[in-house]
Amino acid sequence: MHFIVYTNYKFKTSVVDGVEIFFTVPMFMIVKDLSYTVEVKKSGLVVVKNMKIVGLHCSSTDLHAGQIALIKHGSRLKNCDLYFSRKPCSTCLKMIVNAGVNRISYWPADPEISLQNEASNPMTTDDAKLDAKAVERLKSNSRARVCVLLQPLVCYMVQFVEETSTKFDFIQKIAKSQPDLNTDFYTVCRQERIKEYESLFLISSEEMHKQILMTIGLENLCENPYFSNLRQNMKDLVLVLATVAASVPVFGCFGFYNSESRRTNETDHQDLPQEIARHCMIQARLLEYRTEDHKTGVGAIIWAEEKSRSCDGTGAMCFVGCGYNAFPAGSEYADFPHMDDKQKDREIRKFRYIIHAEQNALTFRCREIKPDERSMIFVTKCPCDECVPLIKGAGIKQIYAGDVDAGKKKADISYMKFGELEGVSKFTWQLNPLHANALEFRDPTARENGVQKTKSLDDQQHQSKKLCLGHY
Ligand SMILES: O=c1ccn([C@H]2C[C@H](O)[C@@H](COP(=O)(O)OP(=O)(O)OP(=O)(O)O)O2)c(=O)[nH]1
Repeated sequence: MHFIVYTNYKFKTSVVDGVEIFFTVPMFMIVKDLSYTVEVKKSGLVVVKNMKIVGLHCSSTDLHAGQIALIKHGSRLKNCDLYFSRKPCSTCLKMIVNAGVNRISYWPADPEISLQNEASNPMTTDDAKLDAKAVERLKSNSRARVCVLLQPLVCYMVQFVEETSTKFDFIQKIAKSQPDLNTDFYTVCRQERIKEYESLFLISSEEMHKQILMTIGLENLCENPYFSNLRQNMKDLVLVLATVAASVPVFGCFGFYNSESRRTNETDHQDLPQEIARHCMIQARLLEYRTEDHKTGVGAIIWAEEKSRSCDGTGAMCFVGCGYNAFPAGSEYADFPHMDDKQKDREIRKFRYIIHAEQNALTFRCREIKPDERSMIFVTKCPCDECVPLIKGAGIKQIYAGDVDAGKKKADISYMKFGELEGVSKFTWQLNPLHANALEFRDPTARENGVQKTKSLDDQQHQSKKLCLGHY
């Protein structure tokens, strides 16, 4: 399983046996975060088969995440690895054990909720105790390994993610357009995210956390140094997640907008709510950290909106596939050149060998892209000339991306086709054009030489009460 190592200000992948922690744990956290109800803490689930993600699910009001996995995958769950954001209850566990899953891992912060007795407090009822007992029995009698998969992050991981997130295109775009900004808005966004995610994923009281661990049969993790290590590892992961999330910030009127003037009522071309678009882009950003390219990481994730809401807690949104830029599947570390286009000799450059994030997402997708559904791809970089025709040809209706490289012709890779692409809606990270137009209407000096001049943060705060750092 790939793991990022920080070396010499560049990153490379190394193989850490059987560890899916860095990517998948934050992934299910993000799925879990899709819940919009505050009363019930929903749970998220990632389904992995042959090291590829084949399902991203979220519990709904009627069904637990494990039940949804069963409905969606049935016997295809055989040999899959499942990553839950809380310990599954006996109803879910017996079904997924029966389907022949390989491993069940869970985030050790919340106790299982018995389906039989969800309305009452699961910690105190007799039914809940019976359920916990049944879970333990199912766990010990099953072939599947049921475990807490939390290992320390590699050295400098947090620091590396912080550095790359601060430099991420979206943050740079805001910083450039707001030269008068005297606060470090990225740090403010990150602090907000850390607070939000800590309250979602961590248990602040050590005593209460110990009690929960006892309830869910993890007494062995209550002793030190295991307990403090566990808490530290959980904290580090939450920090990584918050740091990545802050690089797609809720900031002023920035978001994913279609800058083309054409307005349409066709649902295929209507934009997603900003919080969902941001959410999916954060998933793509997480994928980016698995890259095999020393210099540039790219992540891509495809979702489709089904015609009607399904039983999944993700609503009508359905996971199609995901990928990151890497050398052909199965290749070893030094099989292909890693050089970039600054190297003189074109023969020793990486470009002809590396598979792009979009190409991997399309190749290893677990579901068809249906012509009657609104399908969308989220990419952390502007899709290049190799990928644009693939995206269009595959029938994807919308692209959410950054456009920093758009229109550039590099020595080995070009980004000319994205701008000219027609028939696919493009939503790029920018200041809301409507807001920009409104500003211009009120203030003709907002345009300089025909170029939109953006307002300072103070002006924006004054004019629009919408500035909402860290809040949806
Ligand atoms: O649509 C795309 C475009 C590029 N890539 C990947 C391929 C390659 O691994 C990297 C190339 O990035 P870039 O074009 O920025 O080149 P670079 O690596 O930064 O080199 P240089 O700046 O020297 O051109 O991005 C994708 O995955 N999808």
